[in-house]
Amino acid sequence: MEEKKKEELEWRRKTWKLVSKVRLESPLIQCITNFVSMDLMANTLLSAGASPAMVHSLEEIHEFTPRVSALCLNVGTLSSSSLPAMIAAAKLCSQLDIPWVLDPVAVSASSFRFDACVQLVQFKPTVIRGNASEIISLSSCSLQSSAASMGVDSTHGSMDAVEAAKLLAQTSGAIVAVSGATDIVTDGNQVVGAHNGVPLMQKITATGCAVTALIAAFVAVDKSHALDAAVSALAVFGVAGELGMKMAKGPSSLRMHLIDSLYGLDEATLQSHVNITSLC
Ligand SMILES: Nc1ncnc2c1ncn2[C@@H]1O[C@H](COP(=O)(O)OP(=O)(O)O)[C@@H](O)[C@H]1O
Ligand SMILES: Cc1ncsc1CCOP(=O)(O)O
Ligand SMILES: [Mg+2]
Repeated sequence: MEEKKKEELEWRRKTWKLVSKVRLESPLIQCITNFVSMDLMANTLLSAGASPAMVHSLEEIHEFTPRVSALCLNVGTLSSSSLPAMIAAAKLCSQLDIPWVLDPVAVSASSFRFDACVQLVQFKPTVIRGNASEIISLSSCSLQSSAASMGVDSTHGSMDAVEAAKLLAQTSGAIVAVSGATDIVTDGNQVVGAHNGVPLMQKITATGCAVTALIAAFVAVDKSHALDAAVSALAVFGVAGELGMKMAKGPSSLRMHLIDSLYGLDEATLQSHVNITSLC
């Protein structure tokens, strides 16, 4: 069997195995996240079989965070009260070897947010997932980078961010995922592309946040293979978007059908849609 076909079959196997593991183990995923995406993140996790907990306050971190399977930090509506809780949670996960993922939403929007992301990266996230502009900004380590976008939406395509993602992975030690038409995932050396999803997903607010939460659930059940887990989560979320698109009339109904498709995903359907390739 030719190499490409073997790789394709291997990714199908890995991805379904992780979907099954999340459904079986129902990992507890703590999300300290933004007010916009809280609902979609929680429902994405629940539909995938995980157990979301949007536990935010600093006073609860020392008791709750040690009990979670993974942590998801998202700076979308960062504030002087949420940041200390994020730092405390990230520090605990780093000390207790609990996987955690970072979503640097609109990292270039302000120096407060940029500095917060740089500080959080010091606590060794397992995965960093952002759109292309966010990853280019964070990788450049300077707020004045060319990627300073106007807000949460990317002004770059994912393929523009491959080198920036590799550099960020090398300097941070994290797996770095760049979402877009092709989702790019790298450990700083290997680069894998997940080619699933539909453009209309960009018109639903919080789909990026939601897929970062799904990455946390997949990493929770296979933390020693974080790159594969991140690729699989991105592919699964993209397949749910493709299936939902067949029934949707616009972004609002796609949001609904995407969640339903994620909940009802079966092995045969997933395997006939998953499209993952090595990029370099
Ligand atoms: N052009 C596209 N084609 C297919 N899927 C896309 C496209 N753009 C984004 N997506 C998907 O939509 C989701 C959100 O990605 P994105 O919009 O890049 O993140 P963010 O919302 O953080 O900016 C991801 O699952 C991504 O794979
Ligand atoms: C609009 C907005 N503003 C602050 S967070 C947020 C949601 C961003 O979600 P995503 O990064 O998934 O588009
Ligand atoms: Mg985002």
